[in-house]
Amino acid sequence: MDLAGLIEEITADAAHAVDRGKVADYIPSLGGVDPKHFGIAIVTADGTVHKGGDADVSFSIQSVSKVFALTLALGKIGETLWRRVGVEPSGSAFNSVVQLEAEKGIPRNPFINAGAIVVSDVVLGGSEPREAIGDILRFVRFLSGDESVFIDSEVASSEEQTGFRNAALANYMRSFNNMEHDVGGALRVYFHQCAIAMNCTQLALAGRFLMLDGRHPDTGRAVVSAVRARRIMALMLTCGHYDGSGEFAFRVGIPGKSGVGGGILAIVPGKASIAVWSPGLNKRGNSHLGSEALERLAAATNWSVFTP
Ligand SMILES: NC(=O)CC[C@H](N)C(=O)O
Repeated sequence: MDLAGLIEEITADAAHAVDRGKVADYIPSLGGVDPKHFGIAIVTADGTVHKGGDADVSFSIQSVSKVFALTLALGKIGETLWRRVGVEPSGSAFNSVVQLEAEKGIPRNPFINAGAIVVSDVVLGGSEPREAIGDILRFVRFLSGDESVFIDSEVASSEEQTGFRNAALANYMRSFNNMEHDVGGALRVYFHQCAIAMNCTQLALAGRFLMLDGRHPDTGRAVVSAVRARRIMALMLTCGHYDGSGEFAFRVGIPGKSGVGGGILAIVPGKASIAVWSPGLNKRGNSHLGSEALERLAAATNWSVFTP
């Protein structure tokens, strides 16, 4: 298969796309990102990296970070996490508050904001926010093998100043006793993990452990057990694109996690870890051109979790 040629075609077509979606501007410092960007990086199981477009331009990974934070939280408290967060698709917007009342402060899944804030509370544990933020950053650097991954503090403080809805979710869950530590501290952890800046190459490298059944490609040692890696990907497939998860599974057929910065991390088990980035979003807050690129890539390569 000519992956390089395919990437070239997809990148060239993305450059001419007229409908690019809308850049998220509810976090003020994301609003100024140029919608013309498009990047893609694919790491195959043999470790080869294929890149196209702006694959080496950093962007705010936002909710893609929820995959890494979930992995860390499961490492900390194991399966007991599922007493506090569900594993069902929400069918609602990523920042929705409605289900929390009827469902007694237990968020549907760890990839909507409410669920990710519970995960942040777990990662925070009894420590200082600064230490928990450092743990997440170190983990992502370890997974990507790249020490230059950083947290964009301007994005973090921009969201900290405007993230009233996330603060509401956190405080509402606190009222149901589903936040165990300082709410302000957990939110600080959440906003900083969302503000991690990476490029497509680094992000695709960071996803390798999922492609490899939980093993770190450099050491062969388990980052997580195979069962856990599979479960994380099951959640990506069913919940990774919020109320657009069904459509993404239908059109693309591989587990993916999106973020409002326009990034998507998608994993083809045993075959590839893929990162795409284009800042314009569709109605559900998922990268418009990024989703299209993955649909095209999956069709052309026959990559799908349903391929026998
Ligand atoms: N979907 C997203 O990427 C949302 C993350 C963003 N930091 C928020 O909480 O609103």
